Amino acid sequence: MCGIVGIVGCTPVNQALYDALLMLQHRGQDAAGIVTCDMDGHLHLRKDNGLVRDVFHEQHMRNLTGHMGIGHVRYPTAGSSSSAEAQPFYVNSPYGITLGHNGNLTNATDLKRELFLQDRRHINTESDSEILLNILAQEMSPQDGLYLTPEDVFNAVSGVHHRCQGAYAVVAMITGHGVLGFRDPLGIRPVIFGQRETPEGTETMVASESVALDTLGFELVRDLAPGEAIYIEASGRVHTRQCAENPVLSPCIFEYVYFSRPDSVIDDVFVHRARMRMGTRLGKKILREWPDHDIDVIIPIPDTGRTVAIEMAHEMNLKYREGFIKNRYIGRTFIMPGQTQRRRSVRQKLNAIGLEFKGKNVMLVDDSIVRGTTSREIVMMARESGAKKVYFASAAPPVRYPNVYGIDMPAASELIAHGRSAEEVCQAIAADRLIYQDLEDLVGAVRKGNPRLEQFDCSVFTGEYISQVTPDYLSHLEQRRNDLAKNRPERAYANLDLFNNA
Ligand SMILES: O=P(O)(O)OC[C@H]1O[C@H](OP(=O)(O)OP(=O)(O)O)[C@H](O)[C@@H]1O
Ligand SMILES: NC(=O)CC[C@H](N)C(=O)O
Ligand SMILES: [Mg+2]
Repeated sequence: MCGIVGIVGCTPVNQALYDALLMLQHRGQDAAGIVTCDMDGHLHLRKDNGLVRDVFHEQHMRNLTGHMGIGHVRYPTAGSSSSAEAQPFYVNSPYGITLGHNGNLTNATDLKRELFLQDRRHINTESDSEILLNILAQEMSPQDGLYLTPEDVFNAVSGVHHRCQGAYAVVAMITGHGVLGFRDPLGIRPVIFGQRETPEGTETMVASESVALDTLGFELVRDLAPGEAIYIEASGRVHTRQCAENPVLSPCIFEYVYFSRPDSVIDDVFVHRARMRMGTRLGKKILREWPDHDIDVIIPIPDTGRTVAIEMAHEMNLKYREGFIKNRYIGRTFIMPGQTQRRRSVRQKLNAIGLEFKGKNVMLVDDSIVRGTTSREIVMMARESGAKKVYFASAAPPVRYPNVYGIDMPAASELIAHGRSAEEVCQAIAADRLIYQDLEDLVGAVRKGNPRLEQFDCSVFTGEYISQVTPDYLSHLEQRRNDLAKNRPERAYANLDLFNNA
């Protein structure tokens, strides 16, 4: 997942963009970038691999001048982790457009060919986001005259909707003109916008999650609808328009399970409350299917598993104890790029408090089991700490199919539940019993927050993709992005970009 933000302000926006990216850090830890546009129509870019706090030093911040800009935190799902693929990307013509993308295009190969053969555009990296930017630029090209109207911008977004498939939540800046945000016609990835009043006037922010607005004093206006675009002119004037023909809101359910921060509200559902309901439903299921259980204590797997575990313990009338302490200086393990790094990191990140385990039957609770990296290690740690029985519960159903919409789960073979029954996964993680949430309950737990949500992208659980995804694409993805492929030395792409402040 990646995090995106765009601001049109009345005063310099560098600090606000930085602060917003810090609030979105949980969506991508590999690279970060900001581009701003100053009064003279000059762009200033700083991007690199690393966390927000490491990428931007004081001198970079000083160079990021201007009242409007966009920012990005990256978790790659296409191409490589090379710094040349850090975002925002830039294209010179027309106007000078920069772009940050959250999601993944499923027809990137065809689009790349089309861009070359038909549009005579060169793509220099393996990133699908560079393709998306060039499609947007191409769709913006035929406008007559120098003056760009909101209508022109929205027509270009409609053009993008016609050509691109997959997931794309986007912020883009059109040099000297304004900031654009849009969401794909299925609304798979979240985008919200909000405003704040300042003595100098009204400022507008577009971002992946509401948490970025809250902490910066912006009032949430609303989510973008699927297919909708928002265009904020440099003067601050805001325009919105539906640019898709048949939009159907189908948000990714994994945002609610794991990705988003609990203090965000996405498509009118409080993520925290959705996770609480997941815990209640999971608790009910265990009581239903295992009424004579012998669980002594519920222990969460920090961080994301906590909310679920608290409510589950409450529902089951059991003790809740923090048995694993998380090292606050280690980031999220699931979104790390390689398996070796992920495995090592679980042990560095979580340490058991022995007395919470000794002689007890413990129920460990997590939001999800994906590759099984966390659960395998954690079950082992619980046993090493003296637990009698180690049970495991997951707030999400078995993850069995690749994700093609912006979560880096490209290879079915790397998913611990792929081709395995729950019983077999239980053996693979060496637990004494494993309980998964039912999909119906997961969907119900989220939908309760907003009954107008008619469908979700649940493809990682069902293998049913909500947009057209060919078997060829799936096998291409698996070959290109499995862990082994990612370990091969990366091609060093040249950064054919704006001057990047070093
Ligand atoms: O089965 P796996 O492949 O290990 O993936 C699932 C685990 O990864 C995530 O935790 P992560 O450490 O990324 O972040 P968190 O601190 O937000 O829980 C998630 O919360 C699970 O604990
Ligand atoms: N996780 C994402 O949203 C990734 C965005 C884009 N596909 C990239 O790889 O950079
Ligand atoms: Mg976790």
